[in-house]
Amino acid sequence: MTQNLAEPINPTGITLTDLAHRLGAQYEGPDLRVTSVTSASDTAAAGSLFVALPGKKTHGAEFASHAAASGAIAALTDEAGAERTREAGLATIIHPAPREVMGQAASAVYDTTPGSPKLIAVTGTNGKTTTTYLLQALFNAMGIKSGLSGTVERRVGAQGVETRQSGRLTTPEADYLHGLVARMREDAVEAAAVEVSAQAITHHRIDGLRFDVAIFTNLSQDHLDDYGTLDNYFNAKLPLFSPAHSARGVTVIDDEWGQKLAREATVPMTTVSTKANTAADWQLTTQELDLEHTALELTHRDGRSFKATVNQPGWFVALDMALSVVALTDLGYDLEKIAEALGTQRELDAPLPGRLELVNPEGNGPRVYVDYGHTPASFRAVLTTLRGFTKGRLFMVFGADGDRDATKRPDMARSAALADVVVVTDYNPRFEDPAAIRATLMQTLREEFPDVESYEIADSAEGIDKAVSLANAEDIIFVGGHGHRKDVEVQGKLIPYSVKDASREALQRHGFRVE
Ligand SMILES: CC(=O)N[C@H]1[C@@H](OP(=O)(O)OP(=O)(O)OC[C@H]2O[C@@H](n3ccc(=O)[nH]c3=O)[C@H](O)[C@@H]2O)O[C@H](CO)[C@@H](O)[C@@H]1O[C@H](C)C(=O)N[C@@H](C)C(=O)N[C@H](CCC(=O)O)C(=O)O
Ligand SMILES: Nc1ncnc2c1ncn2[C@@H]1O[C@H](COP(=O)(O)OP(=O)(O)OP(=O)(O)O)[C@@H](O)[C@H]1O
Repeated sequence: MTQNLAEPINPTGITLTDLAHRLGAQYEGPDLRVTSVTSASDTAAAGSLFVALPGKKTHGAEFASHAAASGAIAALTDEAGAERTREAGLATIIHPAPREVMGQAASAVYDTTPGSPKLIAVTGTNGKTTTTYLLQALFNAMGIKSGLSGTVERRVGAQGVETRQSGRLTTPEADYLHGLVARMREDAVEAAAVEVSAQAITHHRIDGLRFDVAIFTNLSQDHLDDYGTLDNYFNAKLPLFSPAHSARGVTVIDDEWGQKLAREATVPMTTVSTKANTAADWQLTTQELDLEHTALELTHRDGRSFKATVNQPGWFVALDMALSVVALTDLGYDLEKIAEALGTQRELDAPLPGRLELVNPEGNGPRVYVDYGHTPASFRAVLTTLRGFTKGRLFMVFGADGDRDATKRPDMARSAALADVVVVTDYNPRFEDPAAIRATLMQTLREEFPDVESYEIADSAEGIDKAVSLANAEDIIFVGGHGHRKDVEVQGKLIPYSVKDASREALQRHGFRVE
């Protein structure tokens, strides 16, 4: 049997009477002890509390008998779900807003307490995954057992945790997150980095956890389908920087969003700036050395300083690294000890799956990079970095998400036009017409950038093949969007597809050596 690493082996558990009392909820029934919590019926197990949530698509109570068959003994739900959960034989606690108290319930069952492990939240439009991996690499270098929760995976120390339904989310639901944190504590994890999306804050996924420090990387256009305006999107992130969720925060203050956060946060904030005349706590200078290395120097207003090199391309990686180091010092780790842990070369080797990943590092032919970033700002960041190191032509192959923020599409095309040759393909159409998505991208390119060589090729693998067919060894091809993903979503179905495999196959087809 696969061991579920996202739950403690010896959970404390709680009786239903105690739990109902803590939640201020109604309960009359047997005083059973629940030892796990889940809001997804397919992960219910013996002794589970099934939190049956009303959703957009369905009501979790529809799956109560499924949860009961898997061993769930109790339910937490609203009035609308109670009849179904009782019919399924589950002792039922009723609360008018079960999603709002799920974090509290999970915290009670798993006995999650602040500080054990130390938790670092990372939020921002771009850079969450990068920053959490940099933090993990720093902890590894320092010999500290760490944990990680993010878009790509969840880890407890060196072990990868099996993901489940909510594993497709950047930030899992509160039931899962509390189980994971409790398991980390049981496995003596000292500190963990957790990606926190705006949706996670809005939908109570981080409730009941208190972060020791929260990092804000940046804010740019994304998720306007959920939030309408950038102001609303910012306001969705702001509560992370309040005592309910975090003890303190770290932010860059180079732009108006970081400055606004530093002003409006209600916890102490440590500030970082790359601008010499900005009154920040830490000044950062970065230098893009080559496509394998980026150097940074951080200087505190009290004179302390830190120098390092990261084995990744891009000023933004240096920025994410700076935020990570500052967060560690705010957690109480000594700056000199962090530097010493990087050895005499002061170099951090941080593997970033699907983030500016070179698909054929040992082979020949054009360099092909894949990157999960799917925003105008992330495209711009990557292309400006790659441009500096491109001897020949710079290619971009990309598409835009279906059923997600349609307003960012023209700006994605504008960013893509920083390349010399652009190939527009399908990406992740979900339930949208992919041809219409491509049409919007092509229209921007044709109308605003008539001099940029552009192609429309529906199939992503064929689009990559086209770029490889036109490129030579001096050129760089950037495939934006898919990154680490191994599937695309079309009409509700997940179709296996990897841009890394597609790129390697295209290189091979065109006679290049692939190792
Ligand atoms: C708006 C939002 O956050 N929606 C999430 C929410 O959906 P929902 O409330 O409508 O739930 P539903 O699908 O109707 O199901 C209701 C309940 O029945 C349960 N159920 C359902 C089916 C079943 O067989 N058994 C079962 O128990 C579900 O687990 C759920 O508790 O609960 C679902 C279960 O956890 C999530 O999958 C779903 O995320 C949707 C798919 C989503 O796409 N969310 C995006 C917008 C999101 O949250 N993205 C962020 C940011 C990513 C980024 O930075 O780019 C993220 O953190 O991932
Ligand atoms: N600090 C930054 N500023 C701007 N762009 C960045 C920054 N850090 C990373 N990026 C760019 O954004 C891309 C996506 O980064 P990353 O996957 O870390 O973001 P994310 O916030 O985790 O996004 P998602 O939640 O969608 O996975 C990177 O590969 C890089 O191109």
